[in-house]
Amino acid sequence: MVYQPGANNPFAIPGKRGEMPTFVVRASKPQLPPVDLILESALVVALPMRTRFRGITVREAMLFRGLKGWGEFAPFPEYDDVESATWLAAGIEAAWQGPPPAVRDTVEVNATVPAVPAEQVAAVLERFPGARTAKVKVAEAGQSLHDDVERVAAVRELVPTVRIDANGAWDVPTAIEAIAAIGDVEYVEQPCATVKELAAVRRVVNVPIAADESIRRAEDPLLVAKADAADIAVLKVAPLGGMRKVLALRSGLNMDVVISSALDTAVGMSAGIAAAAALPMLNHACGLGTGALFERDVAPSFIPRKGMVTPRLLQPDDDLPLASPERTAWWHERLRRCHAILMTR
Ligand SMILES: O=C(O)CCC(=O)c1ccccc1C(=O)O
Ligand SMILES: [Mg+2]
Repeated sequence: MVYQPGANNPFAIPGKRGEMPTFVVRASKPQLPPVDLILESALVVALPMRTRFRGITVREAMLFRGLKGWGEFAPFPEYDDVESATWLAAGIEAAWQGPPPAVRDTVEVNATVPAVPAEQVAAVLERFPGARTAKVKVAEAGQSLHDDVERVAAVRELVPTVRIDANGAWDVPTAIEAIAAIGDVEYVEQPCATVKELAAVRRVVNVPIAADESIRRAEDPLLVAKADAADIAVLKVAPLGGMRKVLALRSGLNMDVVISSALDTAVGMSAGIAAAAALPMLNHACGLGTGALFERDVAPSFIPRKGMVTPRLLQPDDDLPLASPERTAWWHERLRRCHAILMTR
């Protein structure tokens, strides 16, 4: 297409007065900055984790700067390009549109406890000062129900409200047995993999069920609501394509919502916190404290005060832990492929 600066492209660079420069670019979309412009400011970081989480010991992320601030592109390495393109849309929204209007100036966050041995629970919780709610990972491959019971018991001694997340690992009978053994919790996040199984567990147990993967990785994110399969929706900005997407989805779901991170760096976290701050109703602590799981973050992490964080835009540090040239090239290529997919959406 012929590119006319200023015509209807917000990324247009004005030419000299009286001059009418036209040049050919790949078909562009009004809300999509050209890929080379994104890559111009792009950095790839590799953040070491304090504790292995979701099998991850080093979290890689690409950061780039737009007109409104920084955005993050950090789909997990095993995700395909179609799924990853949605994460890119979220990063572009943050960098070029900025956050939606906030309705509150603090957001309560939960502590996130990886599947560590019970003896390590106190040390993990120390990184979440003032948290009144903790989310505990359960059903980790290679561990037993006994490990989960012990870990949750150790957390209960230190934090009043406890929720658990099985990441879809249980079948229906195992979920029912495990929930009975673990005892009273605020809710169980994604006890089983499918919406049908969530609904089956929900009919039997009397603790609330939260859906995470069944929303963020589903063909139809509203199916959970239609199937009456959950009480609470866990919504993540990056996998769902942005802050505004999360707000729109919330209206369609008609359930209580928890905003949670996807192990975001401080840049992605800033978007998660902004989305949480923009929600009309927020009745639960949000999973936006995972910056504490990094040995270091790309900017000062959102450290909770009295369990609360405050939304802010941020600037990454100067001396970031950068990924190797090979990994950086890999992320550049991945961003190019995902950008091409967004062009067709
Ligand atoms: O919700 C939280 O407390 C933290 C976020 C979290 O658990 C998470 C982080 C990265 C990937 C998946 C998950 C998850 O909720 O399953
Ligand atoms: Mg989860």
